[in-house]
Amino acid sequence: MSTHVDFPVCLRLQGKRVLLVGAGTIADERSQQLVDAGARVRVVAPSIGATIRRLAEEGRLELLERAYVPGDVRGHDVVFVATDDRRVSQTVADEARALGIWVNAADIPELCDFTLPSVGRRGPIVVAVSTSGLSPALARQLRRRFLEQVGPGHVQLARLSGWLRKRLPCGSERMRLLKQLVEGEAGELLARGQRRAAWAQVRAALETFGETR
Ligand SMILES: C[C@@]1(CC(=O)O)C2=NC(=C\c3[nH]c(c(CCC(=O)O)c3CC(=O)O)Cc3[nH]c(c(CC(=O)O)c3CCC(=O)O)/C=C3\N/C(=C\2)[C@@H](CCC(=O)O)[C@]3(C)CC(=O)O)/[C@H]1CCC(=O)O
Ligand SMILES: NC(=O)c1ccc[n+]([C@@H]2O[C@H](COP(=O)([O-])OP(=O)(O)OC[C@H]3O[C@@H](n4cnc5c(N)ncnc54)[C@H](O)[C@@H]3O)[C@@H](O)[C@H]2O)c1
Repeated sequence: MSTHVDFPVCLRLQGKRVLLVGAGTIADERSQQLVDAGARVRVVAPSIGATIRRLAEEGRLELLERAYVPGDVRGHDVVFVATDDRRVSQTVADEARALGIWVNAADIPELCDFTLPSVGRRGPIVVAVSTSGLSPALARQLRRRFLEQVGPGHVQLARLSGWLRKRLPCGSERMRLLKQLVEGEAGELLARGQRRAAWAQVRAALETFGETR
């Protein structure tokens, strides 16, 4: 029984060059997520799914409507391959690795430098579950269950915290205030939908901010 665990990260893909090889069901889903993350996406495939077609028409990704040719991986930061031909996936992964480019091959763990967790999103909050390759179906089921725990109050709390961290000088007092925001009464009030009362708490905390510095 393997004891390995996959190491989770959240990639900042804004402006990064991403190659997607294949444009079927799986690649179609990936394309929207990659574009949403701000990546500069290029897709190479002879047969094109509806989402990729639309994104290409909107000018949000570049589409090369042909089979993969050697050298296509060049110049990219990350490569995703999701074709129905194992030999193509193997070629793409070999070429990417030879150039030191990280690759994910859908459903082929031995060709992956990184695997993809099951992901759900509410605003800026991302829930991701990995089973280190043991049970993608379980990852999906748990992700759905965990996402149900994330309510509109959590999204407001995350946004409010982001707003405050931009405006307040960093340091121990800001840290204390932001921790208190989540763990204290304001967080609970937001979770219950009592926005006015929550804001009153935040305003009171802000009035005393800076006094102990
Ligand atoms: C989470 C998700 C993310 C995504 O792809 O976006 C994802 N697979 C999903 C679904 C799914 N995939 C499979 C089933 C059938 C039931 C089952 O097998 O459980 C279902 C469930 C379904 O379809 O309902 C079959 C399957 N998958 C892999 C193999 C190969 C092998 O095991 O050897 C086989 C057997 C192929 C065969 O038998 O031929 C391998 C991988 N699949 C991974 C990710 C990586 C590990 C993730 C982890 O650590 O948990 C990894 C290692 C590589 C990678 O692809 O990155 C996505 C859920 C999206 C969502 O949330 O909706
Ligand atoms: N991880 C997951 O969740 C998951 C789930 C289902 C399937 N899969 C796997 O992902 C892979 C893709 O599945 P799918 O449903 O998207 O397949 P699909 O049949 O819908 O699409 C295949 C795509 O590969 C492209 N393609 C074929 N030959 C190519 C070449 N030489 N160069 C470039 N593109 C080429 C086709 O044009 C098409 O766009 C399969 O191996 C499947 O087993 C993964």
